[in-house]
Amino acid sequence: MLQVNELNTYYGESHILHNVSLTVKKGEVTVLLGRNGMGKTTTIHSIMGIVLPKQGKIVLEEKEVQMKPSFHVSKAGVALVPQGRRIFSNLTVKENLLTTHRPQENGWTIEKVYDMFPRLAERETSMGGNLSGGEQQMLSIGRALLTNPKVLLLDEPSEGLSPLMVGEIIKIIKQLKQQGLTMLLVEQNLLMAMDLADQIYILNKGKVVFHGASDDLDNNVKNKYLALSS
Ligand SMILES: Nc1ncnc2c1ncn2[C@@H]1O[C@H](COP(=O)(O)OP(=O)(O)OP(=O)(O)O)[C@@H](O)[C@H]1O
Repeated sequence: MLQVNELNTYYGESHILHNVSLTVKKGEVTVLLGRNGMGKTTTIHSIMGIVLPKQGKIVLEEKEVQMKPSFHVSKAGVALVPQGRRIFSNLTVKENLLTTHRPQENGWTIEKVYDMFPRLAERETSMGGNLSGGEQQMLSIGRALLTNPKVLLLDEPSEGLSPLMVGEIIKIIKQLKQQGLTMLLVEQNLLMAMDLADQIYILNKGKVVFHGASDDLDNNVKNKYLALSS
């Protein structure tokens, strides 16, 4: 579905991503792990066209999408749930949802988003800034779904949420997978990542150092690249 080949991304003179390649298969959840500052967000932003890679190729369903501004990438079928959620705090829940809605036959509608997140329906007229962190995360996911994406990129959706709310987000991602949505998930929460992942990639200093299934993630790899074991 989404093929990333040999990406090299820079911020000014700083070479951040070194030949990063990954494959996101249709209908699967692919997880990108790594410690802080290893290049996960830069990878997602390179795919989304928020930063433009100097070299590399990004192919969505056999069509190249790289070197295009974000709205082209979005139109091609990639949506982002950004780190920190980026809700418009002075717009209502419904207005936030309306900002991205791109109608499509049998696609996502605001009513379908409310069915998936009844809490958003209850808070339809509340300002984005008055929502809890969990509600904002639901709104951010709902807003991305309304673009009717082929691939959904999620950048640390569990960040700053209570364990109960992390459980809710896990359920939502599983539900979306059941509906056939393809996802690339950046996570620091290893248990969540292992629960959801069909495939895992680990980034270390801007390089892919591991690719495999959750079961292949042994303590040696965890200690070396994630400074964790479980
Ligand atoms: N706009 C920027 N300008 C310069 N350097 C940046 C910029 N954004 C990120 N960096 C640097 O690029 C490197 C990779 O950052 P990135 O945010 O991609 O890492 P990450 O793995 O997503 O980390 P985190 O989990 O903290 O979000 C870091 O060294 C960071 O300091």
